[in-house]
Amino acid sequence: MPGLAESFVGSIDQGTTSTRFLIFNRDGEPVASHQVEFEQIYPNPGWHEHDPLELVSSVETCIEEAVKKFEELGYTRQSINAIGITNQRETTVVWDSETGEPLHNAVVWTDTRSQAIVRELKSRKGAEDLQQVCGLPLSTYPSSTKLLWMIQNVPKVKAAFERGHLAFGTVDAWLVYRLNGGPAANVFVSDPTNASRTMFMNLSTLEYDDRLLDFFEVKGKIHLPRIVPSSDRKAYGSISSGALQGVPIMGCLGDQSSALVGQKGFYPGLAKNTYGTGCFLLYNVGEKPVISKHGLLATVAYQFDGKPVYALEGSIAVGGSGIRFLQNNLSLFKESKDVNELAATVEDNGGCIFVTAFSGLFAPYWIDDAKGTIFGITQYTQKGHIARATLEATCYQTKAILDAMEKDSGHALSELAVDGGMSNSDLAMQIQADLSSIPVYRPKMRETTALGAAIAAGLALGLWRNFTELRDINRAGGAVFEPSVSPEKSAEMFALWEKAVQMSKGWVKKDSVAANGVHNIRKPSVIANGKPKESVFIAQSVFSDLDGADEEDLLLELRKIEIQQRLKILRKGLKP
Ligand SMILES: Nc1ncnc2c1ncn2[C@@H]1O[C@H](COP(=O)(O)OP(=O)(O)O)[C@@H](O)[C@H]1O
Ligand SMILES: O=P(O)(O)OC[C@H](O)CO
Repeated sequence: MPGLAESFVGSIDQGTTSTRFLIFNRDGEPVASHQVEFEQIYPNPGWHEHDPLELVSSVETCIEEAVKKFEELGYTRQSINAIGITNQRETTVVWDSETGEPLHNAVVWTDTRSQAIVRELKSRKGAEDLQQVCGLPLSTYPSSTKLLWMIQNVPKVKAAFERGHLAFGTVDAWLVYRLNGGPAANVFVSDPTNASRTMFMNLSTLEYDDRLLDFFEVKGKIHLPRIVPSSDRKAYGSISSGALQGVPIMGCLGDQSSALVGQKGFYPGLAKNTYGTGCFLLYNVGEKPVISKHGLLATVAYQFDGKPVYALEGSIAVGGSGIRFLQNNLSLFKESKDVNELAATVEDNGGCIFVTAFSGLFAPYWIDDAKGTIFGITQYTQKGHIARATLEATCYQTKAILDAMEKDSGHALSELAVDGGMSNSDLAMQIQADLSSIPVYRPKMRETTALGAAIAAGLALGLWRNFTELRDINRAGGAVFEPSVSPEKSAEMFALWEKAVQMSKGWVKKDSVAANGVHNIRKPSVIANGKPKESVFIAQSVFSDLDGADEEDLLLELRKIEIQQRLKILRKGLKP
């Protein structure tokens, strides 16, 4: 190994919409990088999946390409001495513990298909005690309810569960397992920042808690990754093939914790807000977890030298994905950055408020059945107003989270440090400063999520020995956005937003796709004739056999059932 000063650390950043690999030097500067986007799969309204094998291959591609660029700059791959991993959290991967093959697409953190399961779990004894132990409220967001959905609805997953072969992991565990070579090496671990998003881990002990596993009825029935510190020389194994074969993985952090580390939020009272696909505000609360009374989550910020450090978290489901919605679904512009030009064509939101509740509303509201709703549309409304209202939506929710944090912690933030793709928007950051009435600080180098994982690995490697040595990293050249409207004006705007949130509730009580995966499409007329249960039951059993079939097949099957039912009724001499 070369002298530490010539050492580099690689960082895998596996996000919701793209994967990156960055190679950092000891000054925390990215020297080479590569990024690829991968497929977003939306099989039904409210559903969101990723192909687990594509997640792995996207990482491998990024490593190969970044190393190529690194060597073109005159460096050698041998100087990359450790790798850190950071990843989208909660996204749930299941695989066969013997073969290492995935049993279903990964169910992404934004996915709301487990709504009915959540409703049922909330009625169980002990439901109200869960948050005290694991820090999260019952919702469609954590991995636990996504896993239960798969066990109940995907025959292959159910079969593996019954045979005792079901391995469950968040994306970090899956990547570490596969990058180490899968079942042959069987490196099956996760770090506490990721494990704290499953609802299976006790926040205080950093171990799985039998009460939680019992509640979800999975105790002793699934293979769970061993929880190990976020920074560790041995536990995460090493890369088994490719350009960085043999390089040890020494750091692992869920992406939001990683951004907090990358922003060097090491001391209680420091916070950051990351505007990626979603938007997540983490506030360092020190060595004891704080259970929120105002709709925030308690989570692990990092565990570096044995002692964990905790954070209060405000999670917003839709951040940059709101912009992608305008881009991909409404074709309002070609690239995300164009939202700014469009929003700048108007002076204000023209009276429009867009509650971007595409996955219900997360913190601090936790309204599962809220749906995306635009209020205040008139003949005056232009595309620019909608673009502006989309940027504002994330900023309003951030303001609501800041208020909740102030109530939980007893003191207000004096400045908000930001990062993530959407923080590239000067307009969005100015709106944020205006709505929250505090300055917004944006560092020059915005790849703070990747930097955090590099720091976790670099601390284990010895590239940096302590936080003091990290002090000067990414300090110069940031931008500050100062509030430019009066607190009274922003309070007035915020009151309108809060009203819109209340009005977005309860649009439909049940999703159009039932909890068991059956389409609730036009009901066969027999239902109106008093036999709903039978026909629905038949539909369910047919569709569970058709797991993986496309929508057209399913519609065809439903029509067949309807015809069969009508014939049955006709034969009995009843009118259909
Ligand atoms: N210049 C920009 N202005 C506004 N939004 C942007 C800009 N650049 C990227 N984004 C948004 O940032 C998001 C991607 O951010 P990123 O941090 O890469 O997310 P993730 O890690 O979740 O994949 C996208 O949803 C995109 O719409
Ligand atoms: O992909 P991001 O950056 O929006 O982060 C996703 C979060 O980890 C979900 O909790």
